[in-house]
Amino acid sequence: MPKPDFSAHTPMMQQYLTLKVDFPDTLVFYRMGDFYELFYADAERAAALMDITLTRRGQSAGEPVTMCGIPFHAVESYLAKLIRLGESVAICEQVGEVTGKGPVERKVVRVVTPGTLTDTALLADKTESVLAAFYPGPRQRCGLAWLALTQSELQLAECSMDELPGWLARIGPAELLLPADVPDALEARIRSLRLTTPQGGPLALSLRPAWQFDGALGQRKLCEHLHVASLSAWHAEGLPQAHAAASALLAFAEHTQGQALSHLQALRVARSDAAIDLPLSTRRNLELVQTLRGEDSPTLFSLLDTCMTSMGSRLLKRWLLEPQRDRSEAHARLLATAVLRDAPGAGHYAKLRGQLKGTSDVERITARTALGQVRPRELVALQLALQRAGLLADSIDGLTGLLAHIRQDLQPPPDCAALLAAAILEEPAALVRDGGVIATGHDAELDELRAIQNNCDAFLLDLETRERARTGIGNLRVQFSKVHGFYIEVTQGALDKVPADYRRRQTLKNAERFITPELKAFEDKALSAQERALAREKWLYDRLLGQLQAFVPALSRLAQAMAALDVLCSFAERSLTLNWCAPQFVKEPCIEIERGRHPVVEARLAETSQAAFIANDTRLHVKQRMQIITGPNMGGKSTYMRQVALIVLMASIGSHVPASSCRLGPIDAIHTRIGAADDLANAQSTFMVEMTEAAQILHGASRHSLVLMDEIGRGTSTFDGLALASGIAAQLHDRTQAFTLFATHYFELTEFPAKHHAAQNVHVSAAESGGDIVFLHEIQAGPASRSYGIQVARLAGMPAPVLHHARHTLEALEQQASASQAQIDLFAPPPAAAVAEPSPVESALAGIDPDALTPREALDALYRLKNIARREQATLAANTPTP
Ligand SMILES: Nc1ncnc2c1ncn2[C@@H]1O[C@H](COP(=O)(O)OP(=O)(O)OP(=O)(O)O)[C@@H](O)[C@H]1O
Repeated sequence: MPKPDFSAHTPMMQQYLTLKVDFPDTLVFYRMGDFYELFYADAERAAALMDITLTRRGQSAGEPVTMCGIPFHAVESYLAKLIRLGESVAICEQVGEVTGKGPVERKVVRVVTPGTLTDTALLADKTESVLAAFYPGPRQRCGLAWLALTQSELQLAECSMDELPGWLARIGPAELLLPADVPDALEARIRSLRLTTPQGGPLALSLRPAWQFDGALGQRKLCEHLHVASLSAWHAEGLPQAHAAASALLAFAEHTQGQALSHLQALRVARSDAAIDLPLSTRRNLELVQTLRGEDSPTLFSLLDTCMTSMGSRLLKRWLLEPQRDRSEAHARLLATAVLRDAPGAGHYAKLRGQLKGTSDVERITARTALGQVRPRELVALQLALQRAGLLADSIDGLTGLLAHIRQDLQPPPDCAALLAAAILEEPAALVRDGGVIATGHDAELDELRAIQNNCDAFLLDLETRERARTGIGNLRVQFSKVHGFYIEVTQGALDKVPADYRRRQTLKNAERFITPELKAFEDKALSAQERALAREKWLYDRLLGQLQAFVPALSRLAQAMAALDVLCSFAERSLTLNWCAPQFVKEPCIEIERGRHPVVEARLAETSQAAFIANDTRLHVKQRMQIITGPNMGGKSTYMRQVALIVLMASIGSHVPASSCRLGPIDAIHTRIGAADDLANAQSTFMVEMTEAAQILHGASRHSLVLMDEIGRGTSTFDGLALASGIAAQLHDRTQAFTLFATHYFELTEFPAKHHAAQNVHVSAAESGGDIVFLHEIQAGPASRSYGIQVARLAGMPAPVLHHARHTLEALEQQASASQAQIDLFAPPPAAAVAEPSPVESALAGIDPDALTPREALDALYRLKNIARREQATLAANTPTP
């Protein structure tokens, strides 16, 4: 591509525009003195996003330059805001010396994008920032690769295009890389999913050069990172689409970090049949990590998360969003939780939580160490965390199972703590460039350089005494200023006593400042010692980071172990505090819950009122796999259905559950169709969304799935809605055979169980007292006797005339209905489509056995068939009336 011509611009703008060419979609922060400036379109976009003033200054290429700026010391807060909004920023610093000829040399030193954050100041404590890459391959297949830069694991998956939305929902990336040549329609489809990042911002889509999505290169790079010749140990060979995505992912991550990701040590192939399927709608409807209003609490996660460390909180979120079908991990967690909950003494969760409290984020510090970005104070925090890890390991000594594995990984790598203690001061400066980071005694040369600076004070005192004696000026002072260096200050009145070897350095209002040859020589030595000490510290720090690389794998394992122990202690704490029980996993398909509660609603009731949560039982098995739930609005139907789903999910991650007992068979998915908001942006009505989601469930669910259907069909006319609801119920019952909780206001559906043996009616109980309704929230067998809609409307404050009108209309409608008792059988199977008679050609064809014919007979048969067809056509033409 020809280079654009910027020669009409000023030299500085030429430099800016040349740099900007490489970052067309990225905001470029161009350093000028104490400010970062943005120009032209970048300035306009950033000014609007950050709410700062846009100005026009000077001229370049005959036009005023549109610009806006932010002070360099406040850059982190602006970056945080832009990243939350899904923007990327390239930070361009001055790297050259001021020569007076042309602009100072500048370079992009850091690219900050939503998916590649590693800076603690920009990252949410409890949420990973995931970078993902997507590669659309042939035959509607696609590859995905993703990682969090602060972790050591990269994941791969291949799926069909139809499964893509589900995978993206599961991965929850902050940024998605796509090949630049992705078809417009596909890009639009991904945008139309309107995925948000875990922080609630829009998912950032970044187009990368198509050649970077190279399967062979990706495979090679992965092998290099993992130091292996083949990916077979991870079952990750033969995934060309995923390898292509990984190739672009690694290239982008390295481009933004300015180096290879040396801490990447693990690979995982995520398979859709390994995890319990939690479609986006389920994650939303069950309010797992975000409420329907987009808030962080109250959610299942906010209730479960009493972790002491951010590492623990992040791991818990991962477990919650990726429950596994295989129960072995969940089972091991349950056993470990029981030990932590009930073991007396050292292994007790309360003591361990005391030791975990305040422990720094070893996982992120380790990743930043590997990326060479770690700050001195983080290393001190790491050192303290290693001591804690040792204590924790001792506290769970002698335990078995998962806790024994955790103990093993918690052992601090030998020599690492010693190295840190020897190398870093106890309270180092925040940045290496300021000095004051490396410990005394770690390096003789640094100690010597520092000694020169430390002797400074003694030397200056001595010089002052000598000069006072020599000149007879009693108030003469020898001092140092950062700007003017060393000087001897003499007040106005004593200037006549100044000796001839004093050279004037600076004139103040009441005094003069001088330098002498002796002081100048000392200044040179001291200043150069300071500079050399700083350079030495920087070098020693880099060497330390190099030495720490060897410990990175062990530190990553230690971080994981600490996080896992933290989550298990949280499980134990929640279980005791909230009176939860351990679920039991069984082989036969069933969901059996005794005295189950909705954990979040129960906690909210406990906080806000005296009312106790009413526990309910659930019994679903092969012969009774569907419940038709009726009852008044506000009766507790949705709460009951959600509590079953939440209990199933909590059990599947190895948490105790809010029930007095729980037996759970295999589960492969949790599907929900609950409520719907208009999706106007995608031109989808409430009803369309409802039907789309229901269709997805009918296609996706299996006999091991749990399906919640809340008031399906209410988005259209009563008859249409009822007809569709009964059709959907029949399909779920007869074909899908999933465990289904089906809440409805269509009373007609209470007839369903009479003809469908595995369905039963249940209802939420309510009673009437003096014209008012009292909700009992108890699930009872049988259909609801009536709906109480008007009573609920009265509770909601509906004006009396409206209620009066409604009662009147209701009576009339009920009379009308009983007068025309001719009921339609909603559940009778549809009549079979009429089977057409075979045509004469078809009948003749049916009589031919091609394998038994000679070539001559075959030719005769062909002529015969043509004749029959011609006759048939002639008859048809004769019987068709002419228009
Ligand atoms: N088992 C229970 N124990 C105590 N309170 C409950 C129980 N179930 C529900 N509630 C309370 O009743 C409220 C309404 O419950 P829910 O939304 O489940 O009713 P619903 O039957 O689904 O209503 P609608 O048909 O209008 O959607 C809840 O917010 C909760 O405060």
